[in-house]
Amino acid sequence: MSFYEKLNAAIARNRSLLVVALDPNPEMMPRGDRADDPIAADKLVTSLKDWMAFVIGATSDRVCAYKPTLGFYQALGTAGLELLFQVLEMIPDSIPVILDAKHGDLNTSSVLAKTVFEEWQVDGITLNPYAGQDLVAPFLMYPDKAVFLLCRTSNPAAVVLQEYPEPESPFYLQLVEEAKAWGTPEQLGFEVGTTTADVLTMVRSIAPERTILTRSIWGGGDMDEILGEVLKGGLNATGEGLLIPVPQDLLASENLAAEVDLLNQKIDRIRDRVSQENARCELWMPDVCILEKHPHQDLILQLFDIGCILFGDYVQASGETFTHYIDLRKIISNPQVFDRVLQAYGEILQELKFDRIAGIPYGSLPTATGLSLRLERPMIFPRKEVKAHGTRRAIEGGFVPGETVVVVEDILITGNSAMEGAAKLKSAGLVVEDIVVLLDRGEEVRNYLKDNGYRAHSVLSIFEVADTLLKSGRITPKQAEALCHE
Ligand SMILES: O=C(O)c1cc(=O)[nH]c(=O)n1[C@@H]1O[C@H](COP(=O)(O)O)[C@@H](O)[C@H]1O
Repeated sequence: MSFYEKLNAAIARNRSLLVVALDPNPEMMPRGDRADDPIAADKLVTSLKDWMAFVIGATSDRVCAYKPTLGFYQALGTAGLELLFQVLEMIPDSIPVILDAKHGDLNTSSVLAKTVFEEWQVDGITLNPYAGQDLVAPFLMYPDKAVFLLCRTSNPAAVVLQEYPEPESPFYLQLVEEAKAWGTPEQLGFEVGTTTADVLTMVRSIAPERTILTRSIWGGGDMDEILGEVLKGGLNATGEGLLIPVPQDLLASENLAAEVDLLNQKIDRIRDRVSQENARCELWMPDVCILEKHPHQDLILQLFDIGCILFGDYVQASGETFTHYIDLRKIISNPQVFDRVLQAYGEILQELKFDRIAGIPYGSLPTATGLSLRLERPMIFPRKEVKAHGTRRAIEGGFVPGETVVVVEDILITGNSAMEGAAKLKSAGLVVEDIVVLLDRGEEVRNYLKDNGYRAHSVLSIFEVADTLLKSGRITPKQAEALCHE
């Protein structure tokens, strides 16, 4: 079972987004076991082990992941490493373990990946990505494991580096933007330490599909308020993708199980509320990305990440079988991407002269509706089939013959679907000259439309898509070839 599957299974089974840091930190031990107690001092490692056993026993049905911090075990010397193995043994197989190593040494990445994933059998690891993709790649060679990249920390001195060159376009967001191309959302997430939820909102806005491992959120203040802000800023569009630390001081509490239950209930309640609110307003939220330098490149990666570009054997509208399929209908289920797609169409439509927007059913009806509302222009659509009852209209919506209509379609492969729709409009006396799509198969299909009296406009060509996906490591050269030349 992959990290991602195991994590999601644990989240669902235990109804929890909570992660427990299994840190044998003598300073945080329950009072009676403290290292400064002269009786306990020489039995420190045993006491720490008992404490970790107690924490696991009290929480394994209540949390979705454990996160032992390697540094605390290393600090205890040889006995510490042995303690780590004992702690790993104690954790039930059904709960994923993220080793908090913050590993940052390029030269030892391959050997460490082998040791922690193959020998220690942990499911994920935190990495310090300052050395770039080369450091992370050896860990991503294990498709069932995950990495969390240190993105931001909450200590005040970090600001000069992490928010460089300016807080409005900080380096830590540049890191997210860059690292999204290194691995899939199932394999690569971000660790974000913050006491202000704005940071989570910004990371989430440019990484809608990634798992965010939060920390340092319990800076003080009302727990409900903190959770409200953190969940609002950090949850993804489906109300998931966020891991929350159990406050460290709770781990020394005798009532740990009850405290964690209470925290889960609070999160559950707030999560439900926030998910409903987010679902309501996200549709209208512009997807503002401060670091957006190549808008189409970013959009292409998002389209891939939400599963619009599929590989396998697929029969096309033309009857041919290709080894890929472009399923742009998924866009409507991701309001953030949908909003961005509408924006891109809108930029093209603003340059054109037309009276009405027509969508080609079914795939392009949501797009035409969104554009109609966004640009405040009336919409119509040609029916796929005319009903044998009711008005028996071939075209739905109001129009006057002689008006100019811009046709909106999702994709031009041969171009026939778009032209068939346009022909229906023309046969009702409307003028159709422009056809606007999100994606086309390049100059050939655009020229075909031109030969038939239409101007084709597209946001993206399949060649740009293939090139970007290939460069970002999302697809293989063979898959890029299939996209471009099938
Ligand atoms: O069926 C297809 O050919 C097809 C392949 C593909 O990868 N993606 C895709 O969306 N389609 C469908 O093909 C239509 C456009 O194909 P053409 O009529 O050949 O331009 C779209 O409206 C889809 O219904």
